[in-house]
Amino acid sequence: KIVIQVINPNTSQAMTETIGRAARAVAAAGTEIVAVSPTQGVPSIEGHFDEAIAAVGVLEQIKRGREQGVSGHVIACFGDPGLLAARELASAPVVGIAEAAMHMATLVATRFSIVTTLPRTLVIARHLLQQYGFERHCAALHAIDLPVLALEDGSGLAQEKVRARCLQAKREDGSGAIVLGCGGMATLAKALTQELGIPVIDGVGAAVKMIESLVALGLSTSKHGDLDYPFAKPLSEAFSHLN
Ligand SMILES: NC(=O)NC1=NC(=O)NC1=O
Repeated sequence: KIVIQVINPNTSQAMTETIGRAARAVAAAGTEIVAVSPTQGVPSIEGHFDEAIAAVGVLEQIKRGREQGVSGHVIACFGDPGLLAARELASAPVVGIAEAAMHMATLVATRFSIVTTLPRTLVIARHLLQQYGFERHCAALHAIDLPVLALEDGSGLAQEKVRARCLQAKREDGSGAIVLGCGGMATLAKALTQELGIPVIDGVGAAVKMIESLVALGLSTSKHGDLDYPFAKPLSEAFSHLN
């Protein structure tokens, strides 16, 4: 039995549920999805400041998951906040939804476009493209210019803007695939792929399948070198529970 901990790094329960649904929709029969989010932190992650705060909550959840013996962890925010720190702390595999979606896109298209939320988060996606080596695979990045939580306000406006942006990207970018740039967009990928006739990729599902693959291959986070466990040291009171 595989248990995958899917972490929504923001503290909005509605988005944790959306992310959990997207993960369960693709999980294999023998895979249990445990969707969690930090007890403290930011309600949405819309910049570098938010990411720094969210990363501590991600690490707390990683530690809890490791103690529970989960088979793998997904960081379900498009900035992949705390990814390498999480890999130091974890023994099981850790996959971020941005890297997962980008990897999958390169397997089905020579170039992909990204559709994300706020313009100010575009630089975070650009940094990830550089870090992961996918810059030359990404033809364009777009933002719907709505806050992250607009995806959970029930109006459908954000979802409509995502659809329109994907259609525009298909027409204008010369990309063969589109990556959805937010955990809160995860449940939109299947319908958009069918309606628009272009692979629209959700990173939550991609990450879940990558964890299943890593587990099946007996691959886990390497502890040889720079992803070894953190050095034990006296952490200040507020962080002592992370030891
Ligand atoms: N680019 C983004 O929208 N990042 C995100 N902020 C969140 O709170 N969740 C995301 O996926």
